[in-house]
Amino acid sequence: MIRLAIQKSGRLSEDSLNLIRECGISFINSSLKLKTEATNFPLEILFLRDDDIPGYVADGVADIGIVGENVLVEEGKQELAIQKLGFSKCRLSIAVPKSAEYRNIQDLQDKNLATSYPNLLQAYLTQQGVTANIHTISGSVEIAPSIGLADAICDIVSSGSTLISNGLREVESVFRSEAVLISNTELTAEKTRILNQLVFRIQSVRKAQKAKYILLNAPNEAIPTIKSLLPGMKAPSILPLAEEGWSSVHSVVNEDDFWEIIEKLREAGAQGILVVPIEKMIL
Ligand SMILES: Nc1ncnc2c1ncn2[C@@H]1O[C@H](COP(=O)(O)OP(=O)(O)OP(=O)(O)O)[C@@H](O)[C@H]1O
Ligand SMILES: O=P(O)(O)OC[C@H]1O[C@H](OP(=O)(O)OP(=O)(O)O)[C@H](O)[C@@H]1O
Ligand SMILES: [Mg+2]
Repeated sequence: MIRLAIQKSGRLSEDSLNLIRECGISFINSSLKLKTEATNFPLEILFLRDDDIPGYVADGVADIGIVGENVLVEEGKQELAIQKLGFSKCRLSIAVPKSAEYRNIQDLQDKNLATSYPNLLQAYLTQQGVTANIHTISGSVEIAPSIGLADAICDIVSSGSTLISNGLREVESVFRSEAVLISNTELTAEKTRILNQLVFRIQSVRKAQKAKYILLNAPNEAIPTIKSLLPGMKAPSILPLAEEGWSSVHSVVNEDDFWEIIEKLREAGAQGILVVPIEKMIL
């Protein structure tokens, strides 16, 4: 049995649980229970505060965990990371009151900055050659300038709406983060085997999330052009349609290239294009 630590309640929780479920792992989840066992995979799940997860995994209290890279690097435990997970994407940014004059990072020299990430912020300031006073607070950082606690803040930004609601303006991006799977570095052979199984499933789910299954109809003379636009996993499937001179083409496209490819397909003569999600993808 392998022990996975995930955030009990917060920005990582729902996507972490969904990922485990998409890997075909079932468990009973009650908000009051801080520990649960999967029913069809050798996995135990611990529900913890996210800040505690890197430490628990480093000490072996948990074998693996899911945490934001911002917390992992802040705690100096980046060597535990084994796989990016693509959710909880955010950035750690410096923001100043929107009316404050700000030209460049030198304007922060000797200023007071409030943050929950003193190490990441200090590393950034040092790299930029700026000395400032860092005040570490554990939450509601965006309030600090308006109550006279700091001249600027350094905190997590995603949509930017929290900054706007608090009269702040983003001026420097310090660190980019997403959720990451971490692992203790001294797992037993048996636990390593279970972890590899889990990572294989996670990678299949992640590949499928980016990929779309595409079906379309096209006149036969357009097939060579369409084939070159849709390489597929190996090659597209081309099946004759019930109508003379027409074929149906099935393939896989990457979400990132999706719109560009669709336009080119239409130009080439494709019609009745259907795009459907893929649940799992094993290459
Ligand atoms: N607005 C956001 N959008 C996307 N990801 C975010 C956002 N805010 C935070 N995150 C990511 O999710 C992680 C957890 O954020 P959350 O705000 O839930 O933490 P927390 O308040 O410290 O929770 P805990 O109670 O577990 O200590 C952050 O470390 C960051 O990686
Ligand atoms: O740019 P935005 O989309 O507004 O997101 C940024 C906010 O999200 C996080 O807080 P969260 O809402 O998770 O609450 P918390 O402070 O209680 O952790 C983070 O600490 C910011 O305050
Ligand atoms: Mg926390």
